Amino acid sequence: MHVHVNAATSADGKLASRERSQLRISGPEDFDRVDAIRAESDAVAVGVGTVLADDPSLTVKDEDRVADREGDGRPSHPARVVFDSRGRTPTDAALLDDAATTYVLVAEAAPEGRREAFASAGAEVVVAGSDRVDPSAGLDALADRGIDRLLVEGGGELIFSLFEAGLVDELTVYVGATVVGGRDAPTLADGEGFVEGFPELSLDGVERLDDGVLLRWAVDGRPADE
Ligand SMILES: NC(=O)c1ccc[n+]([C@@H]2O[C@H](COP(=O)([O-])OP(=O)(O)OC[C@H]3O[C@@H](n4cnc5c(N)ncnc54)[C@H](OP(=O)(O)O)[C@@H]3O)[C@@H](O)[C@H]2O)c1
Ligand SMILES: Nc1nc(=O)c(N)c(NC[C@H](O)[C@H](O)[C@H](O)COP(=O)(O)O)[nH]1
Repeated sequence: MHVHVNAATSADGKLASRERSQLRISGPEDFDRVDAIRAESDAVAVGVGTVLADDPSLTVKDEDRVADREGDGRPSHPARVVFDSRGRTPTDAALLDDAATTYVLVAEAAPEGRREAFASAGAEVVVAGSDRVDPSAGLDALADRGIDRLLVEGGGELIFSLFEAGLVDELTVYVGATVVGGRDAPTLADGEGFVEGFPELSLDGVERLDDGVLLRWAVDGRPADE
């Protein structure tokens, strides 16, 4: 499976303000670039923190891209994936609508009632890990369901976990022309942080988009064909 992490940060590396509500850092060109990556992906993943903050739908917005997918015999939209150990996703969340398949990755600790609520909402519940969703087991379960290209859109907790587990192949970061600040504001990679064994990246490209900069990185040590 090819795992592509994409996010937008402020010039000082924040994903959002300390209030953790949705902050539009990208401009139209960058959102369109993300839409194109979605259209090429089998699934788009976020952590439950992003669901609670942003209520994203994670669908392809450009109608021509949707038509191209359908013409190729693919589903209109990529599947949606939420990493949600205890089933905190609200049942009226946008990504639980019927626009696309949705996988809710939960841990064994998730209450049975929440699992049933997701199933009633039409989602497929996948158990991976005991107390918290185990990223490797979760991605293996998605691969078993035919997902070969996964786009991860955040947030910082999930992105750190995927780097920690050595699962990221590609990173694109749009750095927007604003400063957010705040020691408690989410950054591109939060979690516990590394003190050694820092993932190493190779710069694949730099591009001006809107009033910001797009950075493309490959993650060293990952086979090119994964
Ligand atoms: N600018 C951007 O590009 C962008 C993109 C996305 C989000 N955001 C912003 O980022 C903020 C949300 O980010 P966040 O870091 O708080 O949330 P997040 O990464 O979206 O979700 C984190 C939550 O996911 C659950 N989770 C399940 N398994 C996990 C695992 N293996 N590793 C890590 N987390 C796991 C955890 O909750 P449980 O323990 O309950 O499972 C964890 O608290 C919001 O402010 C949002 O607006 C910005
Ligand atoms: N590329 C990007 N630039 C941003 O400035 C920003 N705030 C996000 N945030 C990612 C987050 O998951 C958003 O909530 C989804 O981009 C919304 O997706 P929908 O339009 O609901 O499909 N992503």
